[in-house]
Amino acid sequence: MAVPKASAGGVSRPPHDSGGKRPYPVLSRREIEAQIAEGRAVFILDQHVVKADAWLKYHPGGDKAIRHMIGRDATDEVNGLHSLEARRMMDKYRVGRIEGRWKNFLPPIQGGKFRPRLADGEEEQEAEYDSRTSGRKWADATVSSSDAGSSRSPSPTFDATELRNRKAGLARSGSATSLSSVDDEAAKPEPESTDGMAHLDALTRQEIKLDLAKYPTLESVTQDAIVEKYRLLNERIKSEGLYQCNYWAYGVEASRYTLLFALMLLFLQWKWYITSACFLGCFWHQLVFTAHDAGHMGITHNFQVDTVIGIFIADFLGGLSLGWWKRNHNVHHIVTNSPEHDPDIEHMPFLAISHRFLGSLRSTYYEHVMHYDAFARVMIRLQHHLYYVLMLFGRFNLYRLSWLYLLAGQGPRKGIAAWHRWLEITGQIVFWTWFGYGIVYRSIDNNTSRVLFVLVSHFVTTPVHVQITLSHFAMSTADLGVDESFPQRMLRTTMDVDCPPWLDFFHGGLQFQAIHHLFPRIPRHNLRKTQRLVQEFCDDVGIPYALYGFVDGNKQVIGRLGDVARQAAILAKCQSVLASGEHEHHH
Ligand code: HEM
Repeated sequence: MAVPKASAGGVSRPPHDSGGKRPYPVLSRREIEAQIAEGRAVFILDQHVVKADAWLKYHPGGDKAIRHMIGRDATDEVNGLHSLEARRMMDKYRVGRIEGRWKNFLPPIQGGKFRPRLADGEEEQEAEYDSRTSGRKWADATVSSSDAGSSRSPSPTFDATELRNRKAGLARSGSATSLSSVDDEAAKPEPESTDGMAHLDALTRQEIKLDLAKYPTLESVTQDAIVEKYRLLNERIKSEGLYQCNYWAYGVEASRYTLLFALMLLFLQWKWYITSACFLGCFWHQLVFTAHDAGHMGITHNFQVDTVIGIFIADFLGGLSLGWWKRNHNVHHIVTNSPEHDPDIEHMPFLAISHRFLGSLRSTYYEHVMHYDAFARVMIRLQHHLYYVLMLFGRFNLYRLSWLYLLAGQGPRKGIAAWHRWLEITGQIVFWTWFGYGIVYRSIDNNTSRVLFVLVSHFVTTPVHVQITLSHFAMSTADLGVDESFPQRMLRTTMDVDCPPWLDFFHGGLQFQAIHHLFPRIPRHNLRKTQRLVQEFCDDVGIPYALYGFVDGNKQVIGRLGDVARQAAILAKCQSVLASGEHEHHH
């Protein structure tokens, strides 16, 4: 593959030295900021400045994964998600280094504003920009529209909805230091308070305050100590051999899958259609876990080999697109539980796990506003009753998303992952031939049984959709800003499920989701052994490790959905009171 070279963009070209013989030039914070203002994809990795512009369209992890790291120290995210070869590849894109501790910027995709390079003779206006790192000034963009015009935010001109989103971002981006100013700001009369949005903002502030009280402080000393211990923990995990895959465990998995598939065929032969459908559903339920492992390079740790294994399982056997899942899941791992950015929690108009969705947020993943419209108003108020019913149809929704992804060619169009699309399309044809034509059409002799077979086989996979949502739905969706370390954010937004070892096959690794988020490439069958080490780490750094039984976890999720449903009812009441007030006023 021809690997594109890093370009120096608009700055003086630093001596390019991928062999590490000559040191890279030290780039100032101001210089890096100016490069980002010029649209460069610059992030920090191991004290080096990496400029990924030329690589964006080749990136197997998609461009959004990188965009969420622009202006930030991405060392832990990058190390967690890449093979050694990929990390070596990144050396080619180094353009400089930094000295001292890097204070993160808020990336442009998340609304961060960056000052462009100064023209000759022009003077810096520090006061205007001094605290942008916490995203504080991003929120201020809502106050000064002239500022917005010059911003490098995703959309320089914004409408009323976006204006509100950004207001909510004021609280969203609040760090320990900016929280008091957030309160001051909220005390001022705001135009949007007339539509109930002030109520939502107050909830956001409350959520942030609760998290700040429960988790270690965001001061750099504390967060740096957490990061240091997290990296030591990773070394320990490596030295204990926990990154090495236990292939025997996959032998057991493969025998289970074969048995389930054989039983499905046997009962189909005997015309026990419903029983046959149940076995097919169990087969699919179990397969998802190995597709997930492969999607994370958690089997052989080789990107191509694991991806092909994943495509065989997901597309050929399951009819789902691994590429779609990866695109979605990669972003989810980087911005976990962020209402605006994490596609895994963006299920409007059916489900909202944060009151913030009631403010019609704009999704940076889907690049559209998730309207809280009339239909959503009905659905969200009922969501805690409808949750399991909706989960029954989870797999049908995944077909839709998979086809959209493959037909629209949303995956990498260039580079090492470009050919996967064609393999996936072949996989879809093979799947619909064996399942659609071979089983449903040819092997079943009447239409009622056909419909029942399809419905039952798909409904039986419901537990996996519940299991996926269980890991995050009940956890915090508050954004504590860019000062929070990667490990703390993962542990604050993800929970694990407590279960006996003999039930591990049923949970398929999703019961160790928090551990998996900390170390995504650890093979699934080593996660239980890693749990003990992670618990020690959590005790040491004072981060609560969320662990619930399966039933309790479900109760937590239903509780959260119920809370948001209640907030939706309160909001509706606020709005109707205001509307009737306005009506009387007119009379
Ligand atoms: C110049 C910078 C970068 C290069 C050269 C690069 C390269 C690669 C390569 C070769 C892979 C394939 C898997 C592997 O071999 O590990 C990959 C996957 C991935 N990268 Fe990057 N990457 C870069 C920056 C980033 C950044 C900043 C992030 C954000 C944290 C990121 C997130 C991901 C993710 C999530 C995957 C998983 C993709 C998958 O398995 O589907 N990458 N990257």
